Amino acid sequence: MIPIDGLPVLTAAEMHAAEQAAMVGEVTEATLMDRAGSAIAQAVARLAAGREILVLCGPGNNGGDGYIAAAALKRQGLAVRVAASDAPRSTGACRAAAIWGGAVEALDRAEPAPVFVDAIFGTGLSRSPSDEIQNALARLAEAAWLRIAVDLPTGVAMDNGKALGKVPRFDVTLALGAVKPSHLLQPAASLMGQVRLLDIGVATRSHARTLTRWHLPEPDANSHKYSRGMVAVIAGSMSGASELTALAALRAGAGYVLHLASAGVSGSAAPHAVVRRDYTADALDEDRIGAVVIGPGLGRDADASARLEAALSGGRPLIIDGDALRLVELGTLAKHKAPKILTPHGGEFTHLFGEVTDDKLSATRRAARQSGAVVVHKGADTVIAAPDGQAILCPEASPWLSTAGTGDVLAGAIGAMLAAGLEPLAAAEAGVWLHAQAARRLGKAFIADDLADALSAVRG
Ligand SMILES: NC(=O)C1=CN([C@@H]2O[C@H](COP(=O)(O)OP(=O)(O)OC[C@H]3O[C@@H](n4cnc5c(N)ncnc54)[C@H](OP(=O)(O)O)[C@@H]3O)[C@@H](O)[C@H]2O)[C@@H](O)CC1
Ligand SMILES: [K+]
Repeated sequence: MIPIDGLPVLTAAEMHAAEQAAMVGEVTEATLMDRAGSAIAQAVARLAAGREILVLCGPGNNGGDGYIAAAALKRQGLAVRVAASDAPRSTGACRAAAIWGGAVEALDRAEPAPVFVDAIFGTGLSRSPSDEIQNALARLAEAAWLRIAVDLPTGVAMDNGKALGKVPRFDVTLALGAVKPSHLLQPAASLMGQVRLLDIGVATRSHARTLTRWHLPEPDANSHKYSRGMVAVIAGSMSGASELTALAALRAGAGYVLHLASAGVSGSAAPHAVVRRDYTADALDEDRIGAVVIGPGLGRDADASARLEAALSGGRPLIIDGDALRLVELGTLAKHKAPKILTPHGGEFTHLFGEVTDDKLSATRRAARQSGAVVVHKGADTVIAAPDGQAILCPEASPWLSTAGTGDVLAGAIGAMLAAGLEPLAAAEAGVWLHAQAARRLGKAFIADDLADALSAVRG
C-alpha cells in the first residue's frame, strides 16, 4: 500500500494504454488480475486484523479482482465470504470466479461482515448502478466496521470525480496500477477515505501527478533580503486582504515584502517587517521585484483597473488573484510575456473561462493553455495546470480552509516562492503545499491570520 504523494495520475485512456503496454510476452490480463488480487488480499488481511471479510463481486474484471483476492484470503485461513451482484461475464471474471470456487451469496440477501470489500464496479462503470446494488451497498457498508473499495468505490466515475448515484463512504480505497483523476477530484474523493496505490507492474507515465513536497528555496551564507525574493503586493480599497497577502509572503520566506496602497490607506499596522509605501505609477520600476501579487482587496473601480494594467505592462512575474481575476481579460493576459500565475476559485474560474462542462482536470489544462499562465484552480480539489499540459491534483487539505482570507494567504505564499526563483508551476505547487500543511497543523476553526503565521512553522 503505497502513499500517493507525487505519483502519476492516469485518465481512462492513459490507463488503458498503460495496461496494453504492460501485456507483453508472458504477461496477460490474467497475470495482471492475479497480481491485483494478491495485492488486494495482502492489504485487506493487514487491515482486517482477523475480522470476518465479505467481498462483493461484480460481473467484470473489478469483480475478477475480488474473486482472486477472496481465494487468497481463504488460503491464508481467514474467514471470508463472497456475494455477487451478477454472474461473472468477462473472461477474467469467469476464470477468477472458478479459482474462488466457493459459495457465492446473492447481494441483496448477503449478511453483513465487519470488513466489507467492494469489487462490484471499477473503471468499467458505464452508468448509474441499479437501486438494488446501491441499497445493498448502503446496507452492508452501514453495518461494517471497515469499508474497503477496490480501485474505485462502486458508483464513482473514473475521470471526472462524479458519483453516479448513492455511494457509501469508504475508509480505504486501493487504487490498482495507478492513481486516477477521481481519486483526487470532488465529490468522489471525499467518499474514498485513505487512497493507497497497489503496484501491479504497470508502468505509468502521465503529464498529471499528485501534489508533493517541493524543495523549498533555502537561504545560504551569501543570501540577502533581495536574493531571498522581493514581493510587491499591490493593494486597493480593502487593505486588510492585501495585508494578509504581504504577511503570508514574509512568513513563507520572502526576504522583502512591499505593500503598495493609495496614500492614506496603508497604515502602520503590524507586522512592521512589511515595508509600506504609497502606490505610484512608477512603483513597479524597482528591478529587484521578483514577483508582483495583485488582486486581494484590490476592488473593481477605475483605480483597480489602472493598477492591473500597470502590473500587466510592467513585465514582472505576476500572480493574479481575487478582484483582479474579475477585471482581467483573456486577450490582455496572453500579451503579458513574463511568468504569470492565476489563482481562481470556482466562481472566478467560471467568470474567466466559462462553466466546467467536462471535468476539472481537463478544464484547468485548457484554461492554462488559453491564458498562457499557470492556473491554480482552487477548491477542496485544487488542480494546478501549466500551459504545456503538466498538471498537479491536490488532495483536500482541510475543510476549515473555507473561511475569509485564506485565498489571500495562498497568493502571498505563492508570491514568495515565485520571487525566490522557482519556475511558475513549481512556485504554485510549493505555495499550495505550504498552505495545506499550515492548515493541517492548525486543526479546526483557525482564522486566516493564524494560517499566515503558521507558514513559518511549516517551513521549519
Ligand atoms: N484491464 C486490466 O488490465 C486490469 C484491470 N483490472 C481491474 O479491472 C477493472 C476494470 O474492469 P472492467 O473493464 O471489466 O470494468 P468493471 O469495472 O469490472 O465493470 C464492467 C462490467 O460491469 C458492467 N457495468 C458497468 N456499469 C454498470 C452498471 N451501472 N450496472 C450494471 N452493470 C454495469 C459492464 O457491463 P456493460 O456496461 O457492458 O453492460 C461490465 O460487465 C479495474 O477497475 C480493475 O479492478 C485489474 O484486474 C488489473 C488489470
Ligand atoms: K469497486
